Amino acid sequence: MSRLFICKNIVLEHTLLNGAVLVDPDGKVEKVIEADEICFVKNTRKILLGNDFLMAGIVDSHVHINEPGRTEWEGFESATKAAAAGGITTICDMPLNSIPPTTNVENLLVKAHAARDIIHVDVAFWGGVVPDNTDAFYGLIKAGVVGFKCFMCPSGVKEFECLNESQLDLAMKKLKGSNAPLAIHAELAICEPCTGNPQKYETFLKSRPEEMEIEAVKKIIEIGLKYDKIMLHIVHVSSAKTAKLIKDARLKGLRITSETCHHYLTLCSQEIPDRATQYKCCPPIRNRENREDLWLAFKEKQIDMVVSDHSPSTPDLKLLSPDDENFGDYMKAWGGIASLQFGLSLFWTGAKQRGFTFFHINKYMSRATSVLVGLHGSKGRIQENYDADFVVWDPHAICTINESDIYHKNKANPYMGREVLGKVLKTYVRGDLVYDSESKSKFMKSPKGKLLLDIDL
Ligand SMILES: NC(=O)NC(NC(N)=O)C(=O)[O-]
Ligand SMILES: [Zn+2]
Ligand SMILES: [Zn+2]
Repeated sequence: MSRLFICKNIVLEHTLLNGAVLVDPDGKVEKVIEADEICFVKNTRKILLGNDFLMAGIVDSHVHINEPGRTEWEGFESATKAAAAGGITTICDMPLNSIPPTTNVENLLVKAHAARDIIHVDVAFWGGVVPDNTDAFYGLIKAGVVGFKCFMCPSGVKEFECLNESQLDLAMKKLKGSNAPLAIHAELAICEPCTGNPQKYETFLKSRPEEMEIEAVKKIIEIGLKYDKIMLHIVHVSSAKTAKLIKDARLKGLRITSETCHHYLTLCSQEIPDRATQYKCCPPIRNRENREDLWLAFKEKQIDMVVSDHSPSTPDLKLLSPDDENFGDYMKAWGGIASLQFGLSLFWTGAKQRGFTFFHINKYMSRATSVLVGLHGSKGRIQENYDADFVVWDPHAICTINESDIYHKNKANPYMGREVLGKVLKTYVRGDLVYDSESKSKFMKSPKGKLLLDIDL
């Protein structure tokens, strides 16, 4: 049966519409209509959303789900529940921290089988580039990965090795013209390991200066300019200086995009306490001035999108327990921040106070990310023939992030107790309700998410 989502605040690309979205029985948007046309629409199930805001579901293109192999770190069920509770209707799983990593089709199939019946939102997959797996690229592309991820420095897990300059060059040579983007963790280990008290954030920050990111991006640009039609993407840009470099490279004709993350836009080094390793990520969160420059970089079109880089681990690896001999050691703790469920509120809280609008949320968190991962023909906007993936939210509600509402498998995060703007009320995937903040069970018994792959399982 068709469904009619009636709402006074439908967030379209540039307008806020008082009207309705007609969704066909297959879960595609059939038509977006004005309020005065609603009376002519017959034989539909009406969903009345009143003054709530209806927006395209968020597409988070950078999520570490870690299943199989490290499912205790997160997993498909908990990650997709957290996503649904955060208004995220598509997540793109990174190729690492799972065992096996997604470095060939066989490993992708293992992951797909693990995910198949337990996902509450749609899941797409990045392939991984490690030394000597270029022969796997063609099969992975055919199987439907959204692109490839590689590291220029140690990834944090031994089974996902980083690339040296010639291996990076070879990966670009192999991927040019494939229409598969190469997403790169851009940090070059050019500095001496830092001495100092490892329980102080400054010690960790000094050990990974922005020069590591800047020099890596310069190297990427230098190699990339050799290959026509290579599509490059710099993940989790932490420095505003890097963002400018990337924009300048684009002006030279290189197809290169960039993302930053909620933690770089929300947090700053001056506010990070000693021994608070829930704040540790690589590259590190930098100072307040850089944070404000990152926000300005969006206005300068130097950063294209914002993602979570949700990268949790178990509490013991984050060295969060005072009983641990390495308690609060920033140099030894796992690098990765958990924020998947809070992204919409984190971004909106910072964006609203800096003059950004609802349209920027849709632009940076859904449309730009859907273009990066090649889903811009079906996801990321409310438009005819697109999947009816929606988030219904109240952008005026003030909420406090607390443990009881968190669906991540591991609750540690740098946002606990933080007051944020915006509350997700309902999330829909292809017109089907997948999360309801007001229902007792919150999630549907039969998960509605789909694997976005081109393989028959
Ligand atoms: N293995 C990881 O999950 N690494 C991630 N860790 C971070 N960002 O601290 C990343 O994206 O590099
Ligand atoms: Zn990374
Ligand atoms: Zn990551």
